[in-house]
Amino acid sequence: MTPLAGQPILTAGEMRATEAAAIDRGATVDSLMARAGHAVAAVVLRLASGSPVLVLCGPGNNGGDGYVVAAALAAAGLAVRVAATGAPMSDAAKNARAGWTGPVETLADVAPAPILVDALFGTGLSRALDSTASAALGRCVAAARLSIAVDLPSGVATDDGVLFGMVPAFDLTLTLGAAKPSHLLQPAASRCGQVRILDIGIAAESSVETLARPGLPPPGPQAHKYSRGMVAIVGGAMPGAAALAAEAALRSGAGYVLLLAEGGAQAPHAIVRRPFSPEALNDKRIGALVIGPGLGRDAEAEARLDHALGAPCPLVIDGDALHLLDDRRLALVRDRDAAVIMTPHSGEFDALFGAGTGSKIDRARAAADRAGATIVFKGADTVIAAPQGPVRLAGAGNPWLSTAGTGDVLAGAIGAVLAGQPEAPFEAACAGVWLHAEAARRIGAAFIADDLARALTAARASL
Ligand SMILES: NC(=O)C1=CN([C@@H]2O[C@H](COP(=O)(O)OP(=O)(O)OC[C@H]3O[C@@H](n4cnc5c(N)ncnc54)[C@H](OP(=O)(O)O)[C@@H]3O)[C@@H](O)[C@H]2O)[C@@H](O)CC1
Ligand SMILES: [K+]
Repeated sequence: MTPLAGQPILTAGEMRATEAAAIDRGATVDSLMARAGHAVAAVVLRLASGSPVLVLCGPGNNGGDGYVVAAALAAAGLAVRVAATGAPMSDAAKNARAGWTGPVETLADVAPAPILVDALFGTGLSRALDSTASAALGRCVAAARLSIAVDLPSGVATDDGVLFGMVPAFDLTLTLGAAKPSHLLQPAASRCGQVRILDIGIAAESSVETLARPGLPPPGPQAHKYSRGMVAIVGGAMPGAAALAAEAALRSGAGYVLLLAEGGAQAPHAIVRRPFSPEALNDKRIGALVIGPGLGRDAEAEARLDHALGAPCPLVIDGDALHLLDDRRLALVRDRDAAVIMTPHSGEFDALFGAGTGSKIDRARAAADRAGATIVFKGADTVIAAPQGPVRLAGAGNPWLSTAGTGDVLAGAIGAVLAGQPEAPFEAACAGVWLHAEAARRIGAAFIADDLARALTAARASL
């Protein structure tokens, strides 16, 4: 069982292509299904601790996996029952069904069991479950002590996080061969519970991966404050937000943080504060400039943004600065020599790039291509995309992050990493997102943005 971090994410079509390639190399659907079913059964056997198991089987190969699971668990001595939507449709599922010698119940009034294995539908689901299957699944999941989905919870689309209808929340999803987008994209991800990848002997590869722990080294023996990266934060109408970004940058490992803002709080004292001046942006030691947190949207904010867009250093554009990015300024972003990272939440994203089509992954990719910038499309399922490049999915964020100022903290964290590696903005964005999530994980619950900024010290120290 492999956890999700740092693993490739494949769509249903990509899984089918990978399966076809494995078959070209000599595998069969039956052999892949046997491997998948036995891998699932091994986990279920361990977790069931002898409790009775109910396996729900659908008409396709997900159902086929279910019959293999049931037969393997019965052979291992567990009390297993099977209920199905009807007869299996695919050849491999028919063969797997033939390997199950027990009775097959109908779904309509199936009695629940302490352990529920959902093998109704996987990557082949194309529409909502019918009411009988949906009701049976909901009832059996609710009554189970432990509910396990094979590949995907039945009722979620594979590629875009969409729910076709009511889908119960599972405790565990055992995905076969590779993670799928809906294991990380909302709302589907919220139905998966823990997600673990089972090896079925296929080589899954993708430019879309789950976010991994970054490889940020500690400062070397020759390090000094400028070599670690100097971050300048451009403040504006709301100095507290820029101060949060500045503190976050400092605690994420920046060697020097310059807050170009008027007024606001004075701590931490390690932040250097000066009133904004356009000349300050020409300091060649600045490794990254962060603009947007607390900038405001007035004429002065627009002027500061234009100065920032004209500055020679890499940029993190967040908050109010995103709001001020009209077509002319987006063209300036695209034409910049130095890197740009943009961090929109969904409202800012829609305003900038339109509602668009496709999954959050597709939309982030298209936006990155259009802006010529790394896009951090924030939310409960943050997606990071580089222009014509890779994509990383951060997975479920800590819901307590839904409080004012946490976005400012993220912008500062990303700025800190970018200042240390201005030639690798995508990796910097990924590392900033990871640090932010790790800080939230460490403090757990009921925190405010100031606590989150402080917790970045421990998150950074953990690397
Ligand atoms: N990739 C791999 O390497 C491996 C994949 N494996 C497994 O295969 C799974 C994918 O199998 P799959 O393609 O047969 O799809 P699956 O999800 O079982 O369902 C399709 C069937 O359901 C039907 N159907 C669709 N929606 C429906 C609805 N709402 N209500 C009713 N019917 C509906 C649809 O027919 P349709 O009516 O759409 O023509 C079709 O008959 C995958 O998730 C994994 O578990 C492993 O076995 C081995 C290695
Ligand atoms: K399933």
